[in-house]
Amino acid sequence: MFSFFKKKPVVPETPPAAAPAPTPTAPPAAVPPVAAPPAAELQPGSQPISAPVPAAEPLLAVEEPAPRQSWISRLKAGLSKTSANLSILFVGAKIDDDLYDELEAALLMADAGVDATQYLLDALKRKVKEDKLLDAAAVKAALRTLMIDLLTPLQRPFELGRHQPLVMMISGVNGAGKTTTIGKLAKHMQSHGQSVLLAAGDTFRAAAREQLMVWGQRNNVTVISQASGDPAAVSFDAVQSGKARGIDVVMVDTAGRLPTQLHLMEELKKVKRVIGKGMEGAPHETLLVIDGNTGQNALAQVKAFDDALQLTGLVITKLDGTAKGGVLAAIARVRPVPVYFIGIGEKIEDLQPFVAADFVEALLG
Ligand SMILES: Nc1nc2c(ncn2[C@@H]2O[C@H](COP(=O)(O)OP(=O)(O)OP(=O)(O)O)[C@@H](O)[C@H]2O)c(=O)[nH]1
Repeated sequence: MFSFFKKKPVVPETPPAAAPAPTPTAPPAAVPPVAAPPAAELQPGSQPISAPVPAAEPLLAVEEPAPRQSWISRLKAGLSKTSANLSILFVGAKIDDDLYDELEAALLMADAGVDATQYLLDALKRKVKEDKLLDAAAVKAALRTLMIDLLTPLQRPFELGRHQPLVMMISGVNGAGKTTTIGKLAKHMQSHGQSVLLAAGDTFRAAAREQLMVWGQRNNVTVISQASGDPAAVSFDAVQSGKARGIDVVMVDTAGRLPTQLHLMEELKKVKRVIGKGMEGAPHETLLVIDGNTGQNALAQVKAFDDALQLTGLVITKLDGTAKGGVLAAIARVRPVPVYFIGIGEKIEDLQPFVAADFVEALLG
């Protein structure tokens, strides 16, 4: 069921003739780095220059088919705490102030935040009055419609083939799931016929770089990496290399950071600027990966990273844990950055495009 929206292939902005495509047996011609030590490129089957291949944990578990029903039922399982709290309210309930009070508490508990909770309550009360709704099932149905209307503007298909390469920069706080998400996206994109190149821009945590390199090696994805140094330079190299080889998608991983670490947020801005020097208009997608368990703090992260980077999209991971899911309503109200994908686990099929109606179905039960 995983699908990307594909544009007609575009003419490469830089002809691939600038550097010949590498053969699987020989290391590729290095693209000269700018103001940085040369990048190490890991080709499938080759060894990284900077570090021995460790017995790193795989980024992803083995792929299995993901029929739509299976995905929805697992999403429901992930959000079952919230759906249990919300749906019980409507069982044999009278439509009165008590119901609205309980609904308010349940929405707040679900991380929807004050603004979205108030908005939904006001809209629901209006609807109940206008349509003269008398029974709880009809009120629940009205709430479902309001929530779908609220979340639908966040739903946006991820469009491939707009640029060659399509350059994506991926940011987020530590452990949000950036590297895992990149691995999943790379596999999905490959299955849609896209060639993918990764930039190991997390130069801070050596294990992250090695994990990405090992994963790239196993999955036929080129990884541009440096043993030490400037994440902006690695990203620049990756964009140059992607252009020269006629790659379809370049994904730039970045080190996790908190929005309060201002110098690290400045570094992120620099990475973005330098990517733009490597290719005009890039990055074409600036994504923030959010751990769905972080509750209302997720909203603070969206605001801070959006202020710094002008985000084009979000990926919400770990909606399979203790996540309550309501934070999407808060995002929709306060900072409506599109949610391209949501994640409910570590396997490749556990990352899927965000579909508002499915999400609300899981949330409301
Ligand atoms: N349950 C669950 N675990 C996930 C999901 N996505 C990622 N993880 C796990 O979260 C942990 C952190 O993921 P990473 O991809 O390493 O996170 P990161 O943001 O790259 O981390 P840093 O590089 O340290 O900032 C790993 O154990 C992943 O397997 C998800 O959707 N559900």
